[in-house]
Parts: sequence; C-alpha cells; structure tokens
Amino acid sequence: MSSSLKSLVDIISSAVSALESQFSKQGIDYPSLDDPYYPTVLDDAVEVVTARRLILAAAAQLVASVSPPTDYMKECSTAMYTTATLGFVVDVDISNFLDRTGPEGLHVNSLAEYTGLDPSHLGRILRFLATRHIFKECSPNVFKNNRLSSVLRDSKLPVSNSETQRTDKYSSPSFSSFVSFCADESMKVSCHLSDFIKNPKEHVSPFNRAFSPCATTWEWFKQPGNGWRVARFGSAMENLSDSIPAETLLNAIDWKSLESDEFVVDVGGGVGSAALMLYKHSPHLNYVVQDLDVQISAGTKFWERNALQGLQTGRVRLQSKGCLLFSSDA
Ligand SMILES: C[S@@+](CC[C@H](N)C(=O)[O-])C[C@H]1O[C@@H](n2cnc3c(N)ncnc32)[C@H](O)[C@@H]1O
Repeated sequence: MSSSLKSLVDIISSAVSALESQFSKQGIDYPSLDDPYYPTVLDDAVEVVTARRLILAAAAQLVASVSPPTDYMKECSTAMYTTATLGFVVDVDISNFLDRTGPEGLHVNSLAEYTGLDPSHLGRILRFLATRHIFKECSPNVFKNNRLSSVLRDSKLPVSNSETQRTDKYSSPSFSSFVSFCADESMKVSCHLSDFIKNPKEHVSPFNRAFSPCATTWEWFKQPGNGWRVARFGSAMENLSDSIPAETLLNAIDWKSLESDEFVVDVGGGVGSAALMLYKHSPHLNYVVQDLDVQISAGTKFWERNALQGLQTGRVRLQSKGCLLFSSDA
C-alpha cells in the first residue's frame, strides 16, 4: 500500500503528464518560470485547468505534510513580508523598469538611479522575493522579470506623488493596483482583526479601528485626498473581473432565454464590469448597476469607453444607491 506522501506524488506526476501532453499537442513548450508571462491558447482549457488544480492541491498538501510544523507556521506567520515587499515593488514600478532591459537583467545600482532609492534596500527586497520565485536574480544583485513578476508590469510609468498623477496612474485596469491595494488598506485593516473580535463593542469593523472611527470604507474613500485610492480600487476590480473567464458568468444561467423586458440588477456592481460582459453577450436584456456615487461616476466613464450604446439606448442604467446596509446587530 502506498503512503499518503507517495499518493500525493503520484497525483502530481500524472497531472504533470496530462498538462505537458496538452502543450505538446499544440506544439508549444510549457512556459518557463524564468520567462515573462505570455498568454497561451491553453490557459483556460478545461484539461489544463483540471491538471493545474490537482497539481496545486497535491503540492500544497505535500509541502504541509513534509514541513516541520514550526517551519510551516513560521512561513504563514511572516506572510505579511511578502505582501509588504510586493506592495513596495509595485509602488516604485520595479517590474516596469526591469521590463526595459534585455534577458541579462538590471543591476540594483541602475534601479537605484531610476528610483532614487537605496540599492541595498532594493537588493534585499528583490532577493527576498526572488527566493520565493518572484523575479529572477540572474547574477548577484542583477534581477530580471520572470513569469510571476511580469504580471506586475503595467502600462503607466512612474509618476510623482501628486493626487492627480497618482489618480492617473490607476486610470486603467491593472493587476498591480490589486497588489498595491492589498499591501495598503487591506494589510493595515487586517492587523486589527484580533483586537476587533475581542472588543466588538468598540468599533463596527476592523476598518474603523485602522482608518476612520465613524465612516465606512466607502464613505472614507470619498474624503478629500482619497481620490487616488478610489481610482486604485476601481482599477483593481476591473482587472479582477477581466481575469475571470467570461464563461463563469455567461454559463451561470441561460441568459438568452430571458425575455427582452427582463432586468438584471447588479447590486454593488462597481463600475459595471460584470454587467458589461453580460450586455455584450445578451444585449436584449435591461441592466441596472447599483453602487455608491464614486463608483457610479467612474462607471459612467467606463461605459462611455466600452459600450456607450448601452447608456444611449437605456438598456444600461447606472444608479447611485446605497443598498448594502449592514448592522453589527444583525
Ligand atoms: C468588492 S467590490 C465589488 C465590485 C463589483 N461587484 C466587481 O466585481 O467589480 C464591492 C462594491 O460594493 C459597493 N458598495 C459598498 N457599499 C455599498 C452600498 N451600501 N450600496 C451599494 N454598493 C455598495 C462598493 O462601492 C464596491 O464597488
């Protein structure tokens, strides 16, 4: 009888064979971790997704099984350093700078010149991430983008810290906006989870302990000086929606069978990215996107850019409405 470790290895081994065979059928090599990410026709193929899930689940269980428990728990307990260092690299656009160089990579001294930051800080942070497979250290203190770090590139190059320029940086969907948001608001709020749960009467939520005793996240977003945070959140949400395969939503129900006088209402729908996907698939339906006024005014620009006709024909309506009211007594 094989041990549970061996069973996990067997799952990994057969799923890797299935994965590689899908790539070889298409005549393409499985992408290397050392190279920047590029999409392939197989990214969302059912056989590839199934094999990938098996490998990830079995490999994670294998790591948890063979790690000395305190080592494993140390990694979990210090996960905030990964979040913090990722937040730093996206805030100072490291992946964008590395993208300008060839396969030989860029020395931290050059990165220090571009960013105005201390090369020894840059070197240690990038090495911390490279040892976790994010960035590749080609030779001592010389780094380049790899498959993971390359998704942190975005089209906007460094800007000053002025409100307008920061808002402009987040004017289009970007995965790095999601990382930056996680390393900033999310991480700062998460530190308050334990104190909040132990003293629930003191504040309505961990967010209130961290940022603003009286406002919700969404009210706080509207306060002066936070416009760039709204832009960053919107950019992250749009990117996340873009990365969800359209079939997840389009196959959820038989949208085409609905009559043309029926309404689809997305409550807390952000700028309306999910509604846009549906509208393109089933333009005969009526769509209502409800959210708070900051998202709805960003949503108007989003629809003007992507499907102005929806607004003009009245098939798509954006409504500024506070509807997800939450009571801590509920
Ligand atoms: C996690 S985001 C999801 C956005 C959107 N569903 C998407 O996938 O892009 C949650 C949304 O809920 C909205 N929201 C929060 N409180 C709300 C309220 N009281 N009424 C309506 N929308 C609200 C926020 O503005 C935000 O856009």
